[in-house]
Amino acid sequence: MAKTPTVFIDGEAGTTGLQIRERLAANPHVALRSIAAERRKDAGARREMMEEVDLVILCLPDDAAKESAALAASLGAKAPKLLDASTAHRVDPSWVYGLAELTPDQPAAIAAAQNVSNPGCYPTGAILMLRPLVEAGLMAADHPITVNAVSGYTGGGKSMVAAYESRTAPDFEMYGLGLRHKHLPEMQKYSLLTRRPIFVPAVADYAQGMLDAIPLHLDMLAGKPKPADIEALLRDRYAGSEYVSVVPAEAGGKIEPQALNGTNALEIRVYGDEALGQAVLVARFDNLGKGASGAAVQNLGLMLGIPVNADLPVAAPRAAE
Ligand SMILES: NC(=O)C1=CN([C@@H]2O[C@H](COP(=O)(O)OP(=O)(O)OC[C@H]3O[C@@H](n4cnc5c(N)ncnc54)[C@H](OP(=O)(O)O)[C@@H]3O)[C@@H](O)[C@H]2O)C=CC1
Ligand SMILES: CC(=O)N[C@@H](CCC(=O)OP(=O)(O)O)C(=O)O
Repeated sequence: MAKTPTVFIDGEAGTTGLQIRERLAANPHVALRSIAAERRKDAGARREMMEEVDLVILCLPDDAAKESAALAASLGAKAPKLLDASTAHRVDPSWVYGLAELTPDQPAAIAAAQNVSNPGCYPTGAILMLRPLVEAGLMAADHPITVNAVSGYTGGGKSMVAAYESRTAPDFEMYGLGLRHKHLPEMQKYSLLTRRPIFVPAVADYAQGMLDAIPLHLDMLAGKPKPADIEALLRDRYAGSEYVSVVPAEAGGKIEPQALNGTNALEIRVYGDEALGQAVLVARFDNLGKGASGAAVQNLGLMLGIPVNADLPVAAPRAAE
């Protein structure tokens, strides 16, 4: 019988690491390895662990992720596969971008890669909406794009969670208004845009759930498409996808961010008014699901060639008392 692959989550006590652990704990196709809590930041202990396992998931701040990648590289042929949840390697051409729905060939590229970079939460939704329009020639690569977004506070990791839970953070806040948010390079690169988008994120007083919204003036797109044409194009692109779906926009023009929490699903809607020639594309997903830990587990399944459940395990129903 083939050996069960072993995995070490470097940063397993953090927001993303904990949710990956929860998703993998009951998976019989993978064996999780840990370092004693007091040694978890010790480079020697991490290097030893890297030598033993088949794959390491980095759930660390960028600098620590770069340090771990260097430790792995120092092992040469004994280096494990790496899956990095941080921003450190997302536009590095020697790493494969871990967005399996990016192109039909991306799952095979992820499966074959030594090093995979897990996408940022906000770029995940934006890229999945924009790239098919650029690839189809509907949107010019230099089209001026704005991405408006809102995230639950878990998106900011342990320090933001602590600030919200101790009631010292505002109920709602826009940020990134310096126009240099760390997600812009990957958003632009993998959407195939030559003009840098404007990105306006916000964070609010709820734990999890994300919306990315992209307004469009349809007369500025090739062939002046109707909202229904864009919806049809995106629906065709993601037909058969396990996690990404295009669903009809609700009448009333409202959407809340938390409905997909705990899952690895991402829904795209096209809100629009044909007579006005305007539309807003909206992606809804869990920032800790398809935006982080769910996507990481989906990638791990591809990299190790094993079945995974990328959703959080649902609590077993309680037996009748
Ligand atoms: N939260 C989210 O929605 C998303 C986060 N990410 C990315 O994932 C990575 C982790 O983020 P997140 O889980 O939110 O962050 P957290 O702050 O919640 O967790 C980071 C973890 O890394 C540990 N750590 C810090 N430095 C070191 C080190 N030198 N060696 C070993 N462990 C270390 C921390 O330990 P300690 O307990 O001592 O603080 C903590 O447990 C980041 O790069 C983040 O940008 C990606 C997508 C989404
Ligand atoms: C609410 C909040 O602060 N969110 C984080 C992004 C979370 C995330 O996806 O970070 P990664 O780049 O590591 O993937 C931010 O805007 O910096």
